[in-house]
Amino acid sequence: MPFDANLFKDININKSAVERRAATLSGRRSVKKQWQAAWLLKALSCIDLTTLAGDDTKSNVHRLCAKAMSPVRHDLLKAMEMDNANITVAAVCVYHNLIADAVEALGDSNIPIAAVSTGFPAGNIPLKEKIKQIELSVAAGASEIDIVISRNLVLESNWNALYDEVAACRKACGEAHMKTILATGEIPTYSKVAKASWVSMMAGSDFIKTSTGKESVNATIPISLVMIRAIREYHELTGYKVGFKPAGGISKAKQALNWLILIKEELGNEWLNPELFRFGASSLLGDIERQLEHYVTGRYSAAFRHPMA
Ligand SMILES: O=C[C@H](O)COP(=O)(O)O
Repeated sequence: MPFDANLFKDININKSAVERRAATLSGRRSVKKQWQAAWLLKALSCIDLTTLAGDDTKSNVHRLCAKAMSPVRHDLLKAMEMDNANITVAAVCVYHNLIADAVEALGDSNIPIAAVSTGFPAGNIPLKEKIKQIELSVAAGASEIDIVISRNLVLESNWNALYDEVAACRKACGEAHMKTILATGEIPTYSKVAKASWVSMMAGSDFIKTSTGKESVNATIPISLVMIRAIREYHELTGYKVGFKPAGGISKAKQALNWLILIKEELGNEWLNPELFRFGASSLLGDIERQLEHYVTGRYSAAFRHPMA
């Protein structure tokens, strides 16, 4: 939609109300036994299985992709009568240079490849180069592009320029889905997070995403609540459903359940699927598999028995 500052300029977020609501959310539902196993499988199907390390190689991306295609041990799935459910993660997320390796490893699995782009993680490169990076990643086989916004535009409340930047990235993505990373750990107030969410949605983001995983504070429940309320209001106003991706520091099954509760309470079941909800996570899958093993066998195994790849 066209830029319209009137839709968000008066937003003021009540910090203590957000934090109170966030603190009580996880207590609103108690998810145990087979329901917990089902929720964990749901969480798993929403993971963007990620590796964004300086020492990424072809072989670790190949192992990651093998895990993406077969995320839970067959004996565990069989015990849960889910062995024919074709459960996979939602996507594999890598740096541009590893896209070709992921394309090769994922073959005809239909698992999308997400590439981080636009000068990830800091985003401090000229717009022209950001556009080029997106185009190269799409040409290399990424069907999802995770862009980072220029935080200075948010800090300076330069909303028009932020809109133009995100809209230009949206155009460069073409058919590829675009997830816009706000890097909320570098945005000082909830109100600015809400405004940046609005501008990113107006400019055509398919998803808004909390963090790169590289900021000192990454995904939190209060920040997620602020972004999710913006998604809800944007949907009420326009009828358009924008997805949400918390990312960074989500490594435990229990945390994943809290985010699913948040989505269910605030956006409803419609958002609880990979079309509209993703976890950006490099090590969450291992803990989910470990909890599923506990559900099936009654025993906890050591974390090293569930390597990411
Ligand atoms: O977008 C995904 C994040 O970079 C992953 O962060 P993580 O390694 O803390 O799970």
